Amino acid sequence: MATDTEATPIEESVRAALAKVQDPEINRPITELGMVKSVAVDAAGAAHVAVWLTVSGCPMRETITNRVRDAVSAVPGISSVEVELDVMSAEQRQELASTLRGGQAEKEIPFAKPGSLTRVYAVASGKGGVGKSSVTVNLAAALADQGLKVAVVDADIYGHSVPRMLGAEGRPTQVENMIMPPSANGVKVISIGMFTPGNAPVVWRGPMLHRALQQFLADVYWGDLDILLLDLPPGTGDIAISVAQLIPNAEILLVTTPQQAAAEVAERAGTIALQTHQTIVGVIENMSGMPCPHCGEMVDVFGTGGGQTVADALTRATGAKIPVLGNIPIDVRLRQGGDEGKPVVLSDPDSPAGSALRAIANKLASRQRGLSGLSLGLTPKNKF
Ligand SMILES: Nc1ncnc2c1ncn2[C@@H]1O[C@H](COP(=O)(O)OP(=O)(O)OP(=O)(O)O)[C@@H](O)[C@H]1O
Repeated sequence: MATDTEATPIEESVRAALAKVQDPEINRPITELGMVKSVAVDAAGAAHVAVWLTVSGCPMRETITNRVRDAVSAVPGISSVEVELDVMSAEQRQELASTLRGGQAEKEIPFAKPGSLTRVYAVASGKGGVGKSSVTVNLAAALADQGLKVAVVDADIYGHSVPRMLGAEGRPTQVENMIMPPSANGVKVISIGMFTPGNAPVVWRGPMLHRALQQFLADVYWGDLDILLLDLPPGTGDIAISVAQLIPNAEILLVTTPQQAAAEVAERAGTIALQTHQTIVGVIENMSGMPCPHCGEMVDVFGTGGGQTVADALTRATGAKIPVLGNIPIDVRLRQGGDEGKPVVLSDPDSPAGSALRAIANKLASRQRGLSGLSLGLTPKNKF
């Protein structure tokens, strides 16, 4: 088998072709990740390429094999391609993990570093069932659809529903102590549900939740992200405080329904940002009426004005203008999309809920990330 030093011109061409093959999970060329074990081409043009997989049960083995075969067979002069798979040693995996971390020390949360260009939005609600997870997933899918690099951390440890709603049913792969998140509809996602057997309930308490969140943020290989969305559990619990500690520059998106009772609870959830010095980006009102199936007129199932009430109250409390970013109507297609793992912003973008969610995503996408967005942890500041 030829090594780098004695590579023939055609073997060099094969290596050049392999430099364009991306690992499906890490999204970097396999040559950069030390995954090419050997390349040999015989006189008849038969290529033999050996590839190191990160783990033996790698769920991406077929995809990697196909990508390698396609890339190499396109090289002029190659008549056939044989791909052999091998598995990295613990040492190689450590080396890879360190390459991915860019030589950084372990346990660093990249989004918390000064100068991080990733916008982090923590999606919060006062109470459960107001559609916080549905909103998170749809905003993520709409932002990814615009070409942004987006990920979701399902920090709703008790009601983790994000992977199903996104259609990301795969399990994460582990490379040493780095976790590769599955992705679906262009969105990377990690959830506690991926680490618990079956549908087992999670009965963790505060400190364990904090550690789980820290791990999700530090040990998962996210790559470069434009936007990270965190789906928080409802209410003003430990996780909201953990988020503020772990990523001080995370900004809050508050989801509520038009119902006044829900609005009061949402307002309480919002005022926690005052204590943690986080920016509230705005309020999203969900379940804002439903078109009557007979006459098409809007029926205000949950009353009206809850979103505006919360926004006004938080504007008064913070002294900064907190806008209502959008009103999303009740829409069967949104619920169906969640059940089927196909967010409505993609499956039915022009539906009333789909277009309302896309409009909110557009507002988020057009926000500029500047130094003003970075928390100094001094005073509450709110701007949109
Ligand atoms: N605008 C909407 N139209 C129709 N159904 C909706 C809408 N928003 C949410 N739903 C449905 O309401 C239910 C609750 O939504 P979701 O799980 O997103 O709420 P949540 O606030 O994240 O709840 P929790 O925090 O308790 O997990 C889901 O079945 C979802 O499909």
